Amino acid sequence: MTLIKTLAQSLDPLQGSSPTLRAEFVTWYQLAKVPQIRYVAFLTMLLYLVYAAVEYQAASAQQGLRLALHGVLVPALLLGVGLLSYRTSWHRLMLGLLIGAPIGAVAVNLYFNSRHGDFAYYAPEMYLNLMWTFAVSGLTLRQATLTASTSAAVLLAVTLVSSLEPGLQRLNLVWILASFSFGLLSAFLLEKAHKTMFLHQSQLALSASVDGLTGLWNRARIDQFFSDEIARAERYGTPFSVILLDIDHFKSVNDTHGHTVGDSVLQQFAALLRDNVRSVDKVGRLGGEEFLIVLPEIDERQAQAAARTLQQRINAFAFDTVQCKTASFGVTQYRDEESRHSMLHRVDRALYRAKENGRDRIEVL
Ligand SMILES: Nc1nc2c(ncn2[C@@H]2O[C@H](COP(=O)(O)OP(=O)(O)OP(=O)(O)O)[C@@H](O)[C@H]2O)c(=O)[nH]1
Repeated sequence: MTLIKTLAQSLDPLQGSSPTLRAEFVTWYQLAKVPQIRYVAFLTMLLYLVYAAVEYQAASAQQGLRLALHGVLVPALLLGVGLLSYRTSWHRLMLGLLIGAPIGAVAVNLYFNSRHGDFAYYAPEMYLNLMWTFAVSGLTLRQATLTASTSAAVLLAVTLVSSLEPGLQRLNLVWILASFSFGLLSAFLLEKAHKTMFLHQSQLALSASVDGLTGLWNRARIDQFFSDEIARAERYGTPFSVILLDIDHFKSVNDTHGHTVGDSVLQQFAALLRDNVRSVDKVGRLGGEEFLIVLPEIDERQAQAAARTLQQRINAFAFDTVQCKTASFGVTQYRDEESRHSMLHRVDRALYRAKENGRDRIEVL
């Protein structure tokens, strides 16, 4: 079972990750691919114009049609793909074109060349098409596999039923197999590398946002949540509140039992907070034994009730070694157009008042 899991993970680094992370990867990957799609489309367009010019001098049959295709239609399609990449709302259309165009190119190539003696001259364009689709087009592995498999199936079907001489037919099959398998391998390795990179990047982003001792959000991240909530309240006029709390006489825990016990009390305290708030509430450690909770869409009366629930849970909890611990709470609600600094200052005063008035109590300001 572990072997299968390891194998699956070595094939897909995101195997076993949460659906949210996988969905985030899909969005991130599609967006990261847009510049590649744009510049590859423009470069391929230029190469097709060169190709059309060379072909115009070299080829004899159906010159007008070939020129219209390679010198006008294909470059125009590629220009379209490149231009559509500039607007997010056009990306679906861009992908649709990019997925369909290579199949169309193979079909047209076969239409012109499969019944003629010059098949061998024009077949390389189709092998290159398969490699291009997989390795450089900017399509994801899944999209490229869909496109290249369809192209390869059309190519195989037509060349198998066509009247190519046996040697040319076998050579064609080998080149289809080679270009498809090398293309598939390169697209697979590229996507795997991107998944690994994405995973490392999200792990780094997470560790830069989390407090190492308690696993709660760190100061920088909780400040960010706080600012986001202010922006939301300003935009939609919804209320929100914050609770600032501090463990009472925490210094005595360290002084009496040492830092290790102090750390363990902080961890248990953090877990108590995390387990007794709503899933939308954000709990952060500001430093030492001070914690800030951001409570979206809640006024100060509801926030006070939330603080009371936390107070009851803390008072009823038996901490390792020290058994009982209490905390003091400051609660406040956002007021129109105030800054984070002024709200934080007010809730800090509320907490100070709770300490001044004897601790193990809640003050609202
Ligand atoms: N074990 C441990 N102690 C910490 C940590 N961070 C800060 N402290 C300690 O927390 C204590 C905070 O003490 P004070 O600020 O005097 O507050 P207090 O003793 O809780 O008193 P009041 O807040 O007034 O009730 C200090 O002894 C710090 O050394 C930590 O990460 N781990």
